[in-house]
Amino acid sequence: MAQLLSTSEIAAKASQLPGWSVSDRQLQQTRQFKDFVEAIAFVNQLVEPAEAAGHHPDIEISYNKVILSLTTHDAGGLTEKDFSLAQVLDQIG
Ligand SMILES: C[C@H](O)[C@H](O)[C@H]1CNC2=NC(N)=NC(=O)C2=N1
Repeated sequence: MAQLLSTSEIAAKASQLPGWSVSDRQLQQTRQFKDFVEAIAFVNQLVEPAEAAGHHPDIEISYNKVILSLTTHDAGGLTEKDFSLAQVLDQIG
């Protein structure tokens, strides 16, 4: 199982991911799109990298707004898997 990161490790890694915030043991990013169709098109683009990583974001969709949350459910907090996938997802859209 992936190792939980320390508070200092989280802060250091988060500083390298300006588009994400850390709250309540998860990484979070909000994206805004033109409309619902574009929001869903973006969500569909997440499938392949998430499946390839074997790691999946929690996704909240509200019309044209998509909130991505990353945490390692198996470990109960943030691990390297979350930061790695966040970097990959930043390449999308
Ligand atoms: C068996 C376990 O559910 C799988 O290894 C994966 C699936 N995707 C996952 N995604 C996230 N975010 N956390 C997990 O712990 C996780 N586990």
